[in-house]
Amino acid sequence: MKVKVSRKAHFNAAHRLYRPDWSFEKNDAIFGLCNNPNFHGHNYELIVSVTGEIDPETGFVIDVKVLKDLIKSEIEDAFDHKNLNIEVPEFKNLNPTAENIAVVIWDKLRPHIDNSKDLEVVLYETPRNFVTYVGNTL
Ligand SMILES: Nc1nc2c(c(=O)[nH]1)N=C([C@H](O)[C@H](O)COP(=O)(O)OP(=O)(O)OP(=O)(O)O)CN2
Ligand SMILES: [Zn+2]
Repeated sequence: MKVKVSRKAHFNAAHRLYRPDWSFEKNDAIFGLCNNPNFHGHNYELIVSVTGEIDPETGFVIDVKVLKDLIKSEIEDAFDHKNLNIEVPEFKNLNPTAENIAVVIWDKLRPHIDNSKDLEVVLYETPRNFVTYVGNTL
């Protein structure tokens, strides 16, 4: 019997969507306002879910306090109030789209979650735009 345990988190971050190997005009055509050279910000909402068997002794799939502390140390401390393009090494050569941010978050959390459990990351960039990543299942 598997159960999914979820923890919500939040961070504010600035970014710019662009490719340095494209002209400003092409970046503008593809990324629009998100190509603002002066950056812009989002209030990101994050939902991290761990799915697995319930430990019969504790009744936990994962202690949510452990999950909370992990999200804080690995994600919030690294991303909150940061310029993703400039201050977060993972995006030095990676466009900080919601898709790429979700994959980076998953990759940072995965090593800390027991292999027997599944990990899912849902990232809201705006209240209506969100992406989901469950790992490379191919
Ligand atoms: N597939 C993606 N498309 C877009 C992304 C992305 O990360 N993945 N990102 C952006 C912009 O960075 C940003 O999300 C757009 O913000 P905004 O213009 O505020 O979005 P909306 O107009 O849709 O705002 P709502 O409040 O959600 O209506 C663009 N595309
Ligand atoms: Zn944006």
